[in-house]
Amino acid sequence: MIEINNVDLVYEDNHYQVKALEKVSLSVGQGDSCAVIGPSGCGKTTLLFLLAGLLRPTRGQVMIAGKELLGPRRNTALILQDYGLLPWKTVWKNAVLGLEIRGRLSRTQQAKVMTILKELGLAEFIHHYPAQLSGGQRQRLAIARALALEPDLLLMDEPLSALDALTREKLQETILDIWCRRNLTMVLVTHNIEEAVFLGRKIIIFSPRPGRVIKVIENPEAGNSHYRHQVEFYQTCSLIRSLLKESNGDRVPRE
Ligand SMILES: Nc1ncnc2c1ncn2[C@@H]1O[C@H](COP(=O)(O)OP(=O)(O)OP(=O)(O)O)[C@@H](O)[C@H]1O
Repeated sequence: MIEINNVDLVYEDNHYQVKALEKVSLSVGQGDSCAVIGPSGCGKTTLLFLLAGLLRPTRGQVMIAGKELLGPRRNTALILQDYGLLPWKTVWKNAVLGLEIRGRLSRTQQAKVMTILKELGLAEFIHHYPAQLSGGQRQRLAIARALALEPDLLLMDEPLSALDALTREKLQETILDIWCRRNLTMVLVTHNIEEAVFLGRKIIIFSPRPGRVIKVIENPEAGNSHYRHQVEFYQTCSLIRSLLKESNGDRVPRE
């Protein structure tokens, strides 16, 4: 589904040049999930923007579904850190916004959106405004709006970072459930090691800027809702913690 080949991304104008990504290559299969983790400023959001077609690589190539990506594609949904909800629109209007923009809000589509809102526990709030929702509900609304577009690729930038620990765990389970049932390909950027291990079948670890892939961890148990309580879960978290510390130049005690 996703192939990134030897990509560099340099931000530049007349006054500055910032190399955000260097020689990044990775692949994510159709229907798979991938978590990207790395220190602040290492280029994780930049990578999502490349996958969304909002940025073009300075060097190298991004392929999605077998084609080189030259701009945004219809079947990719992107959820940003601040959720991107419009405060003056109700929950319903926010949920159908993408469909309205595309002129695709038929009765069938409306019924589908209602089903998604029900699944995400938002059906009784459709006349509320974002300010009247909790952080977790706002996040679920952002997910509902993305799913309304029936994407085959879901990109999420730190989707749960603003939430308390328990709400965060619940929503991780919701995301897992959505991913399992919809055959979506999912790429999630996070700072949180446990979240990466719970949600990413593949975990990509980035170096400090310019972001390079320092390790790809295959994590086949992700997707199992009991994984959090298994020994392998803690072992994988501990491995990632060591790799992040090492790449940051910290000394890691050998076990
Ligand atoms: N539009 C831009 N112009 C210039 N530099 C930019 C631009 N956007 C990002 N950068 C720089 O590129 C680097 C990577 O930024 P990016 O936002 O991708 O990192 P990140 O890993 O997502 O960070 P964080 O984890 O803090 O959200 C940073 O040094 C940032 O300052």
